[in-house]
Amino acid sequence: MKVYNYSDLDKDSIAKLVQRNVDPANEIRTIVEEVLGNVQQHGDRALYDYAGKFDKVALDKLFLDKTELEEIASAITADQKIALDIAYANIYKFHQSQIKAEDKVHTMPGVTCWRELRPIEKVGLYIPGGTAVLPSTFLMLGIPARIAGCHEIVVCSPPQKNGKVNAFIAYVALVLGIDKIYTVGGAQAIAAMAYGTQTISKVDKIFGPGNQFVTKAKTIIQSTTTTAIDMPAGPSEVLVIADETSRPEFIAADLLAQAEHGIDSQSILVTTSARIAEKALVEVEKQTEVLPRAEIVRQALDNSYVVVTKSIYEAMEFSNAYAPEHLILAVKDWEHIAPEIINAGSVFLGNLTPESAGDYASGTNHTLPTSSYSRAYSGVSVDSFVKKVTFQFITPEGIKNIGPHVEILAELEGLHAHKNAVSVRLKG
Ligand SMILES: NC(=O)c1ccc[n+]([C@@H]2O[C@H](COP(=O)([O-])OP(=O)(O)OC[C@H]3O[C@@H](n4cnc5c(N)ncnc54)[C@H](O)[C@@H]3O)[C@@H](O)[C@H]2O)c1
Ligand SMILES: N[C@H](CO)Cc1c[nH]c[nH+]1
Ligand SMILES: [Zn+2]
Repeated sequence: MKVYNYSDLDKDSIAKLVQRNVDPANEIRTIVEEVLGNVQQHGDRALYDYAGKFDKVALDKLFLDKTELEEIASAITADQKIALDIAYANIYKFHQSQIKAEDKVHTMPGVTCWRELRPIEKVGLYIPGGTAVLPSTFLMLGIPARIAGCHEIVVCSPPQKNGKVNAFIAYVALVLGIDKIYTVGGAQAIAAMAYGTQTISKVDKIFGPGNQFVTKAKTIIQSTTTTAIDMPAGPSEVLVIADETSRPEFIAADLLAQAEHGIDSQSILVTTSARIAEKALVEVEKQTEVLPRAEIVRQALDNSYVVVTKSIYEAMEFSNAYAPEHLILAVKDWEHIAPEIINAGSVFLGNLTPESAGDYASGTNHTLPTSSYSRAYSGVSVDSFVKKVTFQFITPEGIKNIGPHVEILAELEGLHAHKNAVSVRLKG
C-alpha cells in the first residue's frame, strides 16, 4: 500500500486518488452489452450458454425448487443454523423498525395531504457467488423485501460446480419462504430479470451487489429498460480513520476484511499518526500471510493506499471526498467527528466495532453504494422495496380556500384547461 502525505496532495491528485476503477477503455461495457443483447434475443438458451462459458457448468435446468432446496439445506450444522438465525433476527428487527406510518397533514383548512407505502410488486434479488458465495446478502435483500410485502421475489445466484447453490443459500431461501432459486449469475442474471426469459419473469426492480459485470449490467438496464435498480453496489471498499489511540492490529484486520472480497476491492487508511500507519502496515503484511485468500488480498492491496493527515478534520475532509462504502472511525473520540461525516454508506464507530459485524449480523444492511455513489445513494433498506404514494383530499371549504390561488397559478403558466378544472368546481 502506497503512503501519501495529505499536505503534498493538490486538488488534482486528490481527485485521482478518490477515483475508482471506471472501465476507461469500456472493456467491461463491451462484454456486458453483448451478454445483455444475447439474453434479450435468445432468452433461456443464452443463459445455458453463459453458465457453460463463465461458470463452467453444463446446466440441465435453470432453477432449484423447494424440494431440492430442502434437501440441499439439510447439510447445515446446528451452529451454522443458529448463526444464520441470529443474523436473521437482528436484521429483521432493525429493518422492521423502518416502517413508520406518516401523519396526515392539513396544509390549509379543508386540504389534507399524506403518503402511504405500497410494495414494489415484482423484485429481483441478485446473490453473488463468484469469488465467495454470500448467504448474508440473501438475508440483507430478502428480509426487507418480505417486510415491505413484495408479491413476487425472483432470486438469481451463480451455479456451483454441481449446478446447484450451497446449503446456506438454500437454508436462507427456506427461512425467507422463497421456494425457487434460479442458478444464473453475472450480467446474464441481470438481463434475465430485466427483460424476462421463457423461465425467468421480468421484474420491476433489481437489487443486490456484484462484481463489475453485474454492476455494469445493472446501470445499463436502469437506463434502457423499465426495470429500476437499487444502486450501483460494486466491488467492496472500506476507509478507516485512525489516530494515536487506534489499534494497528484492528486497523489491519478491517482493511484485509474488505480486500478479501476481490482483486478490485479497495482498502484505505487515513490517519493523523505516521507511527500508527507504519505499525498498521506491518500488521497488514503479518495478517495477510496466514489468510487463505492471500493472493486476492495482495492484488486488492496493490490498489489500496494510506493517507497521513495533520488533523482529524483533514482526515474527514479526505473521507468525504472519497465517499466510502464503509467508513470506520477507529478513534476513541468518534463522537466529536461523527457529525463531520457527509458521504458514507455505513459507519462503524470506535475501536470495538468491526465492519464484519455489519456485513453479517449487527442488523444494518450490507448492500451499500460503492465507487463514490454514497454521495447520492443510501444503502438498501425497507424503503428501497416500497413506493411512497402521495394522496390529497379537498373538502368544499378546501376548494374555496385553495381554488382561487390555483386558478392564478394556472393562468400565469398559460394553462387554461388546468384553471378550468378548478373553476368548474368553484362554480358548481
Ligand atoms: N457493495 C456491496 O454492497 C457489496 C456487498 C457484497 C459483495 N460485494 C461485492 O460483490 C462482488 C461479488 O463478485 P463475485 O465475482 O464474487 O460474484 P458475482 O456473483 O458478482 O459474479 C460472478 C459472475 O460473474 C460472471 N463473470 C465472471 N467472469 C466473467 C467474465 N470474464 N466475463 C463476464 N462475466 C463474468 C459469471 O457469470 C459469474 O457467475 C465482489 O466484488 C464484492 O466485493 C459488494
Ligand atoms: N462487505 C460486503 C459489502 O461490501 C458484504 C459482505 C458479505 N459477506 C461478507 N461481506
Ligand atoms: Zn465484507
